[in-house]
Amino acid sequence: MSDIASVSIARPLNEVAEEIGRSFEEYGFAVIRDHGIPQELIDRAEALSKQFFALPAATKQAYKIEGSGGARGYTPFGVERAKGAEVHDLKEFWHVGRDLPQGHALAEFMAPNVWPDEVAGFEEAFSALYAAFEAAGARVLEATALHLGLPQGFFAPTVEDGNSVMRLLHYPPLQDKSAEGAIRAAAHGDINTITLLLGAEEAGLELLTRQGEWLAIDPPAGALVVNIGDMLDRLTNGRLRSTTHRVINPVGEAAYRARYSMPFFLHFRPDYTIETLAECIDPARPDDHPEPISSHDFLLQRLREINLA
Ligand SMILES: O=C(O)CCC(=O)C(=O)O
Ligand SMILES: [Fe+2]
Repeated sequence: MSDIASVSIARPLNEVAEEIGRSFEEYGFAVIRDHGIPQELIDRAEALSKQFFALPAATKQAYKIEGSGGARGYTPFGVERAKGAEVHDLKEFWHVGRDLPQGHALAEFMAPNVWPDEVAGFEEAFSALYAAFEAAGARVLEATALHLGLPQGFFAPTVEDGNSVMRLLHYPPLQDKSAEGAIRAAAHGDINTITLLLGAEEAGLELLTRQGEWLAIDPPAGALVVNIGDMLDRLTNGRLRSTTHRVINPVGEAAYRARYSMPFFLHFRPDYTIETLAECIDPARPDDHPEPISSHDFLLQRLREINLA
């Protein structure tokens, strides 16, 4: 690969924060190993995701929730379109969000989850995976805070009860050779704070470097690929980069395999105000976004741009 960092976060964070942070500054991406999400849970979740997407189209369609922006349940092929893209992505997906107790102050921002009756163990596995992603994300954010010169716990209250969403993705295998190298997910930046991705060891994920070249991301099995989203890019005044990325149909044999991946879009809490960090403003980097914006308003702006709200 390149010099995208590949770091074990089982190590003391003060020893790894620089390497992770530098990779976020240069590439907007880092590979994170020893992240604490049990491999058994990852394997189980992947098997359940395959079971769900193998259901008949009409069965899956029953879990599409009209008017919800796809925030929960099923989104079929042909809906999501990257900002500015002409065609739809070649993917279907399922979203799991945060289940808040009834009457919670942030309940208006987070609809209850739905679960497919047809797949036994789905709710249990994906509830556990959501929690495990969240814990791994918290540790990555601790390292990020140290890198930025902030207290290690800086981000904890900013993401508490955040509107984080786990996406189970299915890109079907190609039908014929003409589509080798075609786009599964068009070039885009993620909207949220950070994204933690499982399943990227199946080829196809690429990031756009500062030099304008597509670089394949090729993590070891079971590792997390973590990238910076637009919200953290904005908070850090572009010091941590939200990098354009895409998923292409690989060329050769891999193109005829389906891709199943699972990104966890970790979000700030909806009422967190994104206001440029003083630590990220200096004469060489004047404040690009002097207008603070709530995390929820920022999300709505972006969802409209990708056809999901
Ligand atoms: O499928 C993947 O590996 C990445 C998907 C992605 O970038 C996204 O859903 O935002
Ligand atoms: Fe993405």
